[in-house]
Amino acid sequence: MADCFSLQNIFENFKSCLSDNKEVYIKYYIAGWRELVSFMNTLGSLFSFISKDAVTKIQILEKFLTGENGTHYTTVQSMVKYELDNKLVDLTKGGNYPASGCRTLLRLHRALRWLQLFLESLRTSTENSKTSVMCSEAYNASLAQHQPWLIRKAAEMAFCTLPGRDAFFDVMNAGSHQEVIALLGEALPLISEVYQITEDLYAKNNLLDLP
Ligand SMILES: CCCCCCCC/C=C\CCCCCCCC(=O)N[C@@H](COP(=O)(O)O)[C@H](O)/C=C/CCCCCCCCCCCCC
Repeated sequence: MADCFSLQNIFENFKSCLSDNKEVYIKYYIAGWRELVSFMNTLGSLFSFISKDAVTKIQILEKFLTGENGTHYTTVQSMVKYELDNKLVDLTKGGNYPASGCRTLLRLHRALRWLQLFLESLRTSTENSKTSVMCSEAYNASLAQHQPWLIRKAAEMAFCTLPGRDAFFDVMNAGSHQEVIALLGEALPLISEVYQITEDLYAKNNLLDLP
């Protein structure tokens, strides 16, 4: 799997995510996540609980996208409108729609914030920087606040086993370390834009705390 992975592919998917009028295409959003998961699958069994959860969420969204109401799931904007108009989102726990598209995408959206922080940290890191520390700091500033103690501890244990900075740069398949840093500089504004558009949409519709 590591041979197929490339930072360029992630970059291309997040680039394709944005329509001319700045809507976010779910098809490319989940393709970007699939690419990231294929990378995470090379990191060893301690990461498999994370990758399984990400795959479950990707599959839920894929099912909506290819289902009979698939046209409503073309963009994050159309999904939010469709699910809210048709009362398909549980705004509190214990409702009829525990795995709505809005709720499922919110989990990946929070993880995208982690990715944004982690990649920015990698981009500006120095030779002595530790990936485990960068990963952990990005996690604590994003996903950790939404996850219970046990998951946080398991995640922290997994982070300790991450390969070093050089190995990370190599596996990105994007050339020399300087070239990887340059590509990260191009990719990050796109990832940030996708993140911010989704964040604003969810905030406007009071969806940021979906159970
Ligand atoms: C250029 C490439 C370099 C970076 C490559 C990074 C590859 C990362 C790939 C995937 C990231 C993981 C996405 C995780 C989604 C988590 C969604 C979530 O928050 N789920 C929780 C809540 O769901 P519900 O219970 O409400 O349905 C769920 O409880 C979580 C379970 C699993 C633990 C999640 C820990 C997240 C850690 C994220 C850091 C990944 C570290 C990868 C290291 C490179």
